[in-house]
Amino acid sequence: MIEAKDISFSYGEREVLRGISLEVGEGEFVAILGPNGAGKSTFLRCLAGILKCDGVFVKGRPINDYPPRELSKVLAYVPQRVEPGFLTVFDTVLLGRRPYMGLTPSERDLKVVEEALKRLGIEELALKRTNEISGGELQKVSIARALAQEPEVLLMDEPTNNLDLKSQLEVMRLARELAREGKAVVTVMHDVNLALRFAKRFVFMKDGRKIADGGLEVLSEKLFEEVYGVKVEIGEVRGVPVVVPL
Ligand SMILES: Nc1ncnc2c1ncn2[C@@H]1O[C@H](COP(=O)(O)OP(=O)(O)OP(=O)(O)O)[C@@H](O)[C@H]1O
Repeated sequence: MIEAKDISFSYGEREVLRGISLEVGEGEFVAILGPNGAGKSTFLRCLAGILKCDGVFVKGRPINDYPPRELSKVLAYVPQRVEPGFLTVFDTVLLGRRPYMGLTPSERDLKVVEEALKRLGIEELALKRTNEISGGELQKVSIARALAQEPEVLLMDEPTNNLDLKSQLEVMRLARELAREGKAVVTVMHDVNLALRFAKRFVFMKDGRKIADGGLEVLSEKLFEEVYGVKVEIGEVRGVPVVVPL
């Protein structure tokens, strides 16, 4: 569904991605993990086509060949931070329908927006302005807007940031459900344990490189020490691995 073939990226002179390849298929839920500054967000922005680099393909076609409107129907990106504005929550989510809309929204556009609000549990906020809601609520609005695009590829940068424990679980369950429905879901995560519980595949990055990529079998105390420079113990609770920094 989405593929990066040996991509590199520099901000000016500074190379922050060094030859990363990744292929994410339909129905996969991938978490990208790694320390601050590893290049995770940069990589995600390259996958989203926001940062231009050669070697990213969406459904087999170079991302840079897609007209923006067409790309928005296939791929949605949820940034780490969104700025609140004067639009209502409903209208903000409706912006996700822009690639499909003429001058006015159709019945279907409105229905998709309602459905997205419902999936994020924020229907009752619909008429509030986004500068009148909490940071966590705004995060959910941003995810709902991405869902309204009805994308096949969903890229989310730290989607559980700002969220309380219950909302974190809801968002991760939703991400898992979306993958089960066939979307390719890629999230950058800091919360390793949350990632281990919900994602199915883990990509560890450090210094702009991919260090490991695979299912739970790639996890080891050695890997965490190599990637994060921290000694950890990996235990298990209810069959789910739990990483405890020592
Ligand atoms: N717009 C920019 N201009 C110049 N350098 C940047 C820019 N954005 C990020 N960088 C640098 O690129 C490197 C990778 O940053 P990136 O945000 O991709 O890392 P990250 O793994 O997502 O980090 P974090 O976990 O802290 O969000 C960092 O050293 C950062 O300082």
